Amino acid sequence: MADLEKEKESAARKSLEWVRDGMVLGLGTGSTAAYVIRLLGLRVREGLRIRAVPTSASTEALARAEGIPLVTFADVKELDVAIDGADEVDPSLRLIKGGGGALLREKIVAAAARQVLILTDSSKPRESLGRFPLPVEVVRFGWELVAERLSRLGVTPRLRRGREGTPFVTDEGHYLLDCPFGTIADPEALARTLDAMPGVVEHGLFLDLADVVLVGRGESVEVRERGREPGR
Ligand SMILES: O=C(CO)[C@H](O)[C@H](O)COP(=O)(O)O
Repeated sequence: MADLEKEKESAARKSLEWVRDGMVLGLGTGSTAAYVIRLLGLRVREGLRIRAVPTSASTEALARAEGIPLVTFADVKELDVAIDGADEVDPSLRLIKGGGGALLREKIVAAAARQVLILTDSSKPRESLGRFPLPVEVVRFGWELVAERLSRLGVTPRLRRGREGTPFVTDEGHYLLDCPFGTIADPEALARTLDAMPGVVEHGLFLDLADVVLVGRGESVEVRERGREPGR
C-alpha cells in the first residue's frame, strides 16, 4: 500500500524547486501544505528570503512558528507562487478543494498568484470530480434555504460539524455544506449554478486555477503542467 504521508512530503520537497529568493508566496492549508511550510521554514533559517500570505489561521500559526515572514493583501497585490494541496484532481487539472475548510481564502490566494502549484499524494487524481463531497461555503443566515436549493440539484448536503458536534465555522465566519455529488458530469456548469445561488459565498471547484500539479507516487513525483493564459 502507498505511504501517502511520504508521497505528500516528496511532493512538498519537489515544490521547493519553484521557489526563488525574494518571492512572495501563498501558503495553503492542510497536511500537505504543512510539509511545505516546515520545509520552507528550514530554508528561511538557512537564509532564503521570502514573504508569504497564509490561507488560514492554522497556516498562519504554523508559518509564524517556522519564522516565515507574513504579509497581507494590504502589503502585496500579487503573489509569485501559491502552493496548496487538494482533495481531488482530474486529468484537466480541475480540482475539488476545501476538505480542510479553507477554500474561500485559498481561492482568493490562488487567483492572486502568477502560478498555482498543487501538491497531492497518489490517492487524489481521479478520472472525474465528485467522489469527494464538494464543500460549499455559505453565510449562516438562511443556510437551510441554500441546503434546500442544493438538494434540488440531486445531492443531500451535510452541514459540516466540528469535534463537539456544533457547526464548523470557517475563518471568515461561515458554514460549510458538504455535497456528495458522486460524479460531477459538468463541473463548469455546476460552478456557474453555485456562483449564482444567493447565500453561497464560494465553493470548492477550482476549475481554471492550477498550473502545475505535483503528484507523489511511491518514490517519485509526477509533474502535470498546464499552460496558463495571460491576464486571468
Ligand atoms: O483544500 C484544502 C483545505 O481547505 C486542502 O488543501 C485539502 O483538503 C487537502 O488536504 P490535505 O493536504 O490534508 O490532504
